[in-house]
Amino acid sequence: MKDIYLNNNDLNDFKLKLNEYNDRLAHAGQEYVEMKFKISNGESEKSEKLIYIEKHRIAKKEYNEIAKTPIFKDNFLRAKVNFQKYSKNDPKYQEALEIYVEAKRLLKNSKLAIRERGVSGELSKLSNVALELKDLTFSYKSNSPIVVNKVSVKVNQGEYVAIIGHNGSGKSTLSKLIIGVLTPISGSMSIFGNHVTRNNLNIVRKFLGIVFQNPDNQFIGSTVKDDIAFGLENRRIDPKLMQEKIETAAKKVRMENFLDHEPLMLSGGQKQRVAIASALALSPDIIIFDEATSMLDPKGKREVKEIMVELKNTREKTIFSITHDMDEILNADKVMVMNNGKLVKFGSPEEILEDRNFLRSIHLDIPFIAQVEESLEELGIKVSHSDNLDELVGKIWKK
Ligand SMILES: Nc1ncnc2c1ncn2[C@@H]1O[C@H](COP(=O)(O)OP(=O)(O)OP(=O)(O)O)[C@@H](O)[C@H]1O
Repeated sequence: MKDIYLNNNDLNDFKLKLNEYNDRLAHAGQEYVEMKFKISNGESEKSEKLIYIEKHRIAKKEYNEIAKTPIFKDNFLRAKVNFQKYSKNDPKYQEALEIYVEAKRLLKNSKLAIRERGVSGELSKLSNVALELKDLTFSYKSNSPIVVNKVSVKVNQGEYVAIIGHNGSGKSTLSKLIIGVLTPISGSMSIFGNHVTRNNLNIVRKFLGIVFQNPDNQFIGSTVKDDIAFGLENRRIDPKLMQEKIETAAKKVRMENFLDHEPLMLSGGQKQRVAIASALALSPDIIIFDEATSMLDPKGKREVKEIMVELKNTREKTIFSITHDMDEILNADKVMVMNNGKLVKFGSPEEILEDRNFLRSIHLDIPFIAQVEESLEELGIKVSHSDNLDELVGKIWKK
């Protein structure tokens, strides 16, 4: 019976449509303002104004038609009538109740989406697959080489994925495609089951956060607090909720005592932790670390890696870490190996490290621990794969 009622898919479609038509309306408004400006400067004829007024009128009418759709109200009324048919003892009562509660939730959320004009609404997760790429392909210019070549991969919610590959193999380009800074020339991408298009990018993007390589290029605020607040303000988060969100995010990276400090006075590791807090404050489900530790000193690297492992252990976030630090792959659930724009291997660290000669053939180092394991094996001492040095030493002691 549930099939005949609306569900999260319909709500997502509605939000995306609202968002698309709101963008068109905003665009028409912008064009109208630009035209008025040109007319006042004598660059356009007054009569042209009418064309833009008409365009704006049509865009507004189309937006209102979408926003006024009665489908969620009708769905709710149907579910209500159906629910009222059953008494508590009826075997169909429970299912009808669930449908009624769900229809009420969908109606409430559809109203909220209209109020926010589809822009600040969140999409529902339609699947446990955090990211699915199908044949994603990209080149920087139409006649320049393909730098991301038919990449297909499926990553589940809560996984920690290390992306490795030699310089120029396409790792950063891939991350820019995922966050929507670049547009693929072919292939497709879904985030939690939501197919990403040019039109819905700004709403799907809310699932994503990114931390870049250079800690100095990521600051906008004059204090740590202002900096974390910046993204929240951009999302028009209720100011009453802001302080709590800032403190929670700062605590997660152990920077809660630095909220009034000037970001530029912090160490590299601390700056990166603030950048992580700024990303976390927006509650993204997926975080991309784009070589986030590569510019830090050993202490800073250690601090940031600790936070990344802590985040992994909560399993609340899906994490992608683009890295040159081969030791980091031992912390990952899965490893993507890029070579010349292609995803040449995808698997657990153990699977990836099985074929060491292959890794060497594409100019990748073997993690230090794996090198020690390899040398021990040559001496006839076989130890199973270890995630860190302490674990390895423990195993050697037992031999
Ligand atoms: N803005 C750009 N315009 C043109 N080509 C680019 C641009 N950025 C990167 N490339 C090219 O795209 C290819 C992939 O680069 P990308 O930065 O994605 O690789 P990467 O694996 O992240 O490298 P690195 O480890 O050095 O950061 C390279 O050949 C690079 O020269």
